Amino acid sequence: MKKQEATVREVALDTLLKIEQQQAYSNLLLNDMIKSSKLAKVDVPLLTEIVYGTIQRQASLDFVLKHFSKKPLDKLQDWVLVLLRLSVYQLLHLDRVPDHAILNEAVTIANKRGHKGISGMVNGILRNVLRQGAPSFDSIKEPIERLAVKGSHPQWFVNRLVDQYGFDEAEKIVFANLEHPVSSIRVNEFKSDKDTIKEMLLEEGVEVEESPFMPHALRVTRGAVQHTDAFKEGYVSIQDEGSMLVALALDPKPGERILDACAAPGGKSMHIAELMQNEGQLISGDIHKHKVELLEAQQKRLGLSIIEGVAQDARKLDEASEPFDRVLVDAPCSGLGVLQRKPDIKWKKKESDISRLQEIQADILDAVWKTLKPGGRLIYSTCTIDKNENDHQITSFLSKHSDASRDTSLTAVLPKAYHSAIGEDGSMVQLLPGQFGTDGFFITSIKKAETIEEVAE
Ligand SMILES: C[S@@+](CC[C@H](N)C(=O)[O-])C[C@H]1O[C@@H](n2cnc3c(N)ncnc32)[C@H](O)[C@@H]1O
Repeated sequence: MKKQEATVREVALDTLLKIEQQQAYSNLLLNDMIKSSKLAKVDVPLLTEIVYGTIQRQASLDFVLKHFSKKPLDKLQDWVLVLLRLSVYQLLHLDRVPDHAILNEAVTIANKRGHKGISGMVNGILRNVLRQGAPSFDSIKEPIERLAVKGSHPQWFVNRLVDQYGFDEAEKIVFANLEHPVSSIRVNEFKSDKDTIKEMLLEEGVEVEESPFMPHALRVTRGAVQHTDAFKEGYVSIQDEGSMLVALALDPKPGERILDACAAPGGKSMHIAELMQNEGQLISGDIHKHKVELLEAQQKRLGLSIIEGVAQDARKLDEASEPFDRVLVDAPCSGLGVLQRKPDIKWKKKESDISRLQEIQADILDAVWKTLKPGGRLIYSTCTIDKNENDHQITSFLSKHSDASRDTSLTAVLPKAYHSAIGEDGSMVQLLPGQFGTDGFFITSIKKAETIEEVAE
């Protein structure tokens, strides 16, 4: 038992180091490490908790470590700093592991990888954290800086949140981002009904409950869906409930011709095709060819056939010979709404990335607009909460296109539970982390004028 736990922490240490050094995505790297380390299945939840928790709380853990370390943190070797972070994370935020086990194993790892001096220092710092507890964040006098450190977010991002949402809302968002994400699945109603699918999952050891908000979703309370036959045979897909709202906002109908301009890996395309009852035509484009290939595997798994994956740059689209009834732009964005699920994003993204992405989003919107038929609807969505990529992007788009106007019908197509998140004019939704158990998502609907007279109005 003890040996296994030591292994978990060593794998956690190596995973965290690789994420930092290779700038790799935490979810992909963690999966690789689980496979290559041959950890026992029972250890995977603890490994996942330590890796994600340590990344999530990095700034507040460093605040604690700075208080107790005689050396400045940037003078420590990378592996020593990461070992200290993951150990302090466990001491302060995990109840299920005894303190002495955390301390002993940190010292054992330090001994194995370093020398007596290092293990002595690790021992000393961790013992002091245990004895004295974390120092108070109140020593940071400036409120935004205190929020950034206590809530463990980069200062530039907290500054933006406070500017855009005010201090109180920013505080709620920051602390909501530290919560564990809800694990939701979308039932494939094209294939079966929810109750039957629930039974199928239960028989395979996966426990689920109804989502309080999203009629098409179930929430997983126990078990791993991706290993079940129900998943492999296409009865369910793993998808955030905020992401499910996007296809509902598009409101696709069987028989229509639809463009999903930024489609890979394909969660929303699959949902759209299910809602179309696999009748009509769905062109799912993405700039990356290797990502487009992922769409075909998903389509096959779900028993769908109307999706045509196309490798194309949406910025280069021109008037279509056969224009689309509806277009979805699920734009490349900063991802600052999905920090519960992917905490490494907050440390990897830079503020300058936002303006670069804004330009790409604007170019995509301008180009796809030409492919939409008069009277058609465009849905623009992102998984960020930054207003420059969302509301401001749309205001700028509308100012450039006289035949574009806000489509105010979202209340008619979205489930009632979300109506409080729809803006006053009924054309925009901003979901914030912590409100509905979803990622942070932005969705807006834009209508193309039917006639020249309508444009002039
Ligand atoms: C937010 S993701 C889309 C997620 C997808 N809609 C889903 O539900 O699975 C944005 C996608 O846009 C793609 N992308 C980025 N720039 C693009 C461009 N200029 N044209 C088309 N796709 C682009 C990225 O490769 C990425 O797959």
